[in-house]
Amino acid sequence: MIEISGISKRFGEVVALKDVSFKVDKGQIIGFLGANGAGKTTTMDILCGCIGADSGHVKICDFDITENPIEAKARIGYLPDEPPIHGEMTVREFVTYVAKLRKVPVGQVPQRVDETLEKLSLTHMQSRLVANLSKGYRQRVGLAQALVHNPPILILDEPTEGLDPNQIIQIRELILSLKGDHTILFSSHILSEVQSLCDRLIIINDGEIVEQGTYEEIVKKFQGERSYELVVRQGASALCDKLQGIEGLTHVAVDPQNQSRISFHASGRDDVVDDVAAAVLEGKFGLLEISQKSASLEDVFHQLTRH
Ligand SMILES: Nc1ncnc2c1ncn2[C@@H]1O[C@H](COP(=O)(O)OP(=O)(O)OP(=O)(O)O)[C@@H](O)[C@H]1O
Repeated sequence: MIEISGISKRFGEVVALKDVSFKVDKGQIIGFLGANGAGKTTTMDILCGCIGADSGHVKICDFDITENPIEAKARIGYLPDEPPIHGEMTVREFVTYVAKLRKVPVGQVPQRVDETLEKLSLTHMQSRLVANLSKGYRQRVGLAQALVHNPPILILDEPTEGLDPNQIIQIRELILSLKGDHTILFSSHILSEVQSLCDRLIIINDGEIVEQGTYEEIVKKFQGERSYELVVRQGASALCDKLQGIEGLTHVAVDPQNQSRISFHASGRDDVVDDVAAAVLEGKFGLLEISQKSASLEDVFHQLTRH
């Protein structure tokens, strides 16, 4: 549905994107993750044909965005970070206006507008001036203008940014309800949001794609070196010295906050933890707990974007 290959973009001295490539398959929700200034908005603007790339290609449903812009753009609904809404119109007037701009056949406009307002729970607000709406409802109107021509692809730039917790939940539920009928690429820096909504994640840092895959694939990749915690009844520092000698263990240390807790990393062979357990039993340190800590998306994001 979406294919980006080798996209680069500079703004004067600033290199915003470097050789960005990715694909999005039909019906998926893709989370586009990156810190402030990573290049998310620039990528989305290029995808939607709002700005041109310096090099590379974008294909939307097999239409090249520069060679066939009308065909490609007709298949996209875009909610930019600042929704292009007209405050002096009522909700209905504005959505009708966008439907006409988006070339919905004239006879079908009222019905399409009704359906879109209904889908976004805006029907009861249709006579209100857009300027008088709360931020959450304005965001719904932004989504309505992206959806009214029923595009197969939705590009949403930080759709929950600036909303209160209830509004965030409502917008997330809305996005989930659109899945299946639409392929959705949305950007965010709220990791839990991306984790709960998305089929796949694409992580961008400093204008480069640094990771992509399912949440499980990405987190697993970063667990090459497993990290563990061990709690004993007594003698943690003596045990710590003993563990330093076991091959394959690194970062062995007593937790300064809890003198009975030891943390360590293990790499290589799977059974290295058996040696740890044997050392604890042999020295009668009193094993209370041993557990593997799983990497979270936060850990992965931090590792990929920390500089
Ligand atoms: N029109 C522009 N002129 C100059 N620099 C720009 C322009 N647009 C973007 N940039 C720069 O390009 C880089 C990428 O910006 P972009 O807005 O794509 O990041 P982003 O990931 O969307 O960030 P945020 O999460 O803060 O919105 C940044 O360094 C930004 O300052």
